[in-house]
Amino acid sequence: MVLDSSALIVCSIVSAIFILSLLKLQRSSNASSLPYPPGPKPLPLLGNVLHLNKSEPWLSYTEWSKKYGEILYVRLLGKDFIILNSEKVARALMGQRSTIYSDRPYMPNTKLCGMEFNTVSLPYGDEWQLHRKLLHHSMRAESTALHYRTYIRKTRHLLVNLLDTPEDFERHFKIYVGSIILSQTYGHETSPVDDPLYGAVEQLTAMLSKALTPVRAVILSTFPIIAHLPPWFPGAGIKRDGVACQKLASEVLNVPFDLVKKNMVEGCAPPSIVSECLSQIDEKAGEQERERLEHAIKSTAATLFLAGSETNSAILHAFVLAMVLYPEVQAKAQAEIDSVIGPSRLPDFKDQLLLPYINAILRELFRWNPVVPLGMPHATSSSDIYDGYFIPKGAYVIPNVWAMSRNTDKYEDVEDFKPERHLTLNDTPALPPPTNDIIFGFGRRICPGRYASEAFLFAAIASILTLFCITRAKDSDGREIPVERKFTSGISVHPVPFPCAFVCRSKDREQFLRTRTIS
Ligand code: HEM
Repeated sequence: MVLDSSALIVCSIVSAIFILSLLKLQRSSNASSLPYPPGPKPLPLLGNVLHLNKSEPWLSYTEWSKKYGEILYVRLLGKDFIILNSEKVARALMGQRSTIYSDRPYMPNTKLCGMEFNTVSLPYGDEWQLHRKLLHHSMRAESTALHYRTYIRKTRHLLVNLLDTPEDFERHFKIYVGSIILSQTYGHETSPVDDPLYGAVEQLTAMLSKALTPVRAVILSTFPIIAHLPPWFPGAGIKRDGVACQKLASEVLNVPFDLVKKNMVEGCAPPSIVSECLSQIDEKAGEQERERLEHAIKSTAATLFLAGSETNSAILHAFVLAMVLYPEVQAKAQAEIDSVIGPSRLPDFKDQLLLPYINAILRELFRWNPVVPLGMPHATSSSDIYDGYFIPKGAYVIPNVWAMSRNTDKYEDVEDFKPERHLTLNDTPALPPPTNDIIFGFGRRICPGRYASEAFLFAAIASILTLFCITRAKDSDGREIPVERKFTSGISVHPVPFPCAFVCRSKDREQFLRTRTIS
């Protein structure tokens, strides 16, 4: 009986909201009478939802760009979406007009999941600016260079793990990236294997990739009642996931931060981003100001792990796939390494400039299968006019990085993995530097983790190719197991698991690793 009456109330409210949203369906006000950018004709109420490839929307946008051009207007469940299909337009709007294009769309699922603290979702304003100031200080190129020794040390652990249990390579990549970020952010040095903090972060990241999608944001904006349903209510999956995330989010936000504070009081805190930022708070700061700064430090720190772990381990996973599928690229890379490193040591950052082909492999990994194919959505904080088109205030602005990486005017044979395309004729790197790559986003919201990623991805790729040949795995009859280029879908994408073998190339290098570099 209780269930029946609550179901009735919910149904009535949902219907009322549905009708209200129907009435609100006309496009956002456009006093300029200029046209919106072109795009497929939206259906009443649903907009273009039915036209869209739901699991890989970047494919639909790329297909539509062939008909409608570099900038598209799409309507999804009453929301305005502006899709930017070329790097030129993305840089012109998100870069050159960044005062208008640096907001984030309001996504009610962020709050539902207890994630309002995180830098990525903050609206363009004072709090976000404070986060960026802290991030700039700790993640800029010069600060990243101070962590090179840590990156090399962690890379050597990665190599040992790959020698010992090569079949777990995906797990080893996650641990490699996770342990670097935890060490840099909190000075947390325990092995992430079975570490409760690492476990909580990993679980939260996995849950958020399902719970924080723009599609869920649109559903929740259209039917806000879902956030007020009891978690047990049939069909309240979004609410249930939100409640589960909240608990973990609070743990990830508070536990490691409180530990650093405690260690600082006891005088035993290892150097870290958090301890450095905390020690720089002015002693004369009032209680309220101190609280505000501490909250910002705690929030940016928790964001670093959540924002940086999936993307980087997915790139290393894609690297292994590319090496299996393109043995000739691997052979060329190893010839370069052998000529620079010699027979019995492992690479270091001092070798980086001498290894242009390895750097080009990293660049091609960014392009070949962009790990965040639609970047992160920006939002307009006021309306704008571009190229004669009206861009409404509050629109989602989506950089279609996938389409940019498939630009046939810039790249030949776009589906092939060809590092050479990023080198000039004399094998010097083609400009601009990888940290300016479109996969790191645009304008004021550009990824602050780009210098760290570029450095520790280079260290991992160069070291793996120095010690191992990555080949197809064999079945029990000795036949090679075929491998396909297949990726998952989601906000960030990674290869669908595949088997492969890591064959040690040099006993001398293995000995160097086991005896001289791991302590
Ligand atoms: C190859 C690896 C990475 C990729 C592809 C990547 C990609 C991105 C993208 C596309 C954005 C959104 C940019 C925009 O809005 O235009 C972003 C934002 C962000 N990334 Fe990364 N990222 C990577 C690694 C990292 C790492 C290692 C960290 C930190 C340790 C990090 C921290 C952040 C943060 C804090 C933001 C939010 C910036 C803001 O909203 O102002 N990322 N990243």
